[in-house]
Amino acid sequence: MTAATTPVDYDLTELQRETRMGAMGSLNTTREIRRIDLSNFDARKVEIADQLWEAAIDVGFFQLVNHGIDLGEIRGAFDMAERFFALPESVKRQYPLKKALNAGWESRAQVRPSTGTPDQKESYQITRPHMGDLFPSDQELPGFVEKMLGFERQSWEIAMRVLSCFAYKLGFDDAFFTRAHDQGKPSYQSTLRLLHYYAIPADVQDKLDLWRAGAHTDFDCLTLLYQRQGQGGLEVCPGKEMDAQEWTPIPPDGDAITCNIGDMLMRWSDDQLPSNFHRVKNPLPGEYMGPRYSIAFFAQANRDAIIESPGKTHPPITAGEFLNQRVAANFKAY
Ligand SMILES: O=C(O)CCC(=O)C(=O)O
Ligand SMILES: [Fe+2]
Repeated sequence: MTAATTPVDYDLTELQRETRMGAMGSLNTTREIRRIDLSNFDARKVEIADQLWEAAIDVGFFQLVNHGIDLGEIRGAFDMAERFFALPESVKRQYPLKKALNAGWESRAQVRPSTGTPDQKESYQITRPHMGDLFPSDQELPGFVEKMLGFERQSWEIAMRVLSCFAYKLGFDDAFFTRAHDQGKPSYQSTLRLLHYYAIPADVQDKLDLWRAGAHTDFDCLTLLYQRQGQGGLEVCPGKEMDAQEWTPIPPDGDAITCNIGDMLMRWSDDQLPSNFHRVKNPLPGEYMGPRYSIAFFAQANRDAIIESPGKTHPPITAGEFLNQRVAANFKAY
């Protein structure tokens, strides 16, 4: 576990950017969140790659439709996630987050550099090689492990398709990122994250100064985000417009998978593909105050993959070391 002892280096440019993004800002509803149709992928790959690239360099967030994951599968994963979070706290506490390994359960432990306050959520991370005894037992939650590992695999497949398009556009061979996210290796560190943002209690609905998720960029290459209809709050601010701090909502659509580029791919692409700020705001008075559930798949290159861009914009760094630095700056001791 050498990576876990790497000294923390707060000079990462990604972190410096993040500390400036905690303000409320204003609303901009004119940006287009493009929808990319993945149907007939093999035959349409070049066209799809062009569309993904355009959407990624413009707003940085886009949505995948006809992605091939059955909607029933997605609903099933959400049902399981809700059942997990409904377990008594004493059960969930048996599976505490191992933060250097992105595995396990935490509640209100993630403090974003942008806000300095804990996100109002609980989350459960699944990172294949590190689950050990971190899965709930079959008595506590029948079928959970099988369902979630199956969903993780399906998400990985979609992520690898999208990344093969970016590899093609960047001049790498098509399987470049698939090799860097190899599920068969112990250095695999892509993560499926189940998220539950707490319902807002009636007595605090008029003083909502905390964030469900403070403004941040993701640490990975690519994020797939599943949202539930009616449970909004996600907002994005494109990096090139950071100073204006104008935020655009991405309303949930059960049919679509929302995607964004993360910091690893930004580095790997010599900053051509922007990793954009996003956040989850609390509901405003009069809006739905119930819980919000979402599921994210973070395609994070294997620990031993070296992030080295063709143009040498950033010094080379292993994906393991990169992730450790970001995690260390994000979680209070656990
Ligand atoms: O729950 C969401 O909509 C966003 C989650 C997110 O941005 C994250 O966990 O990195
Ligand atoms: Fe995120």
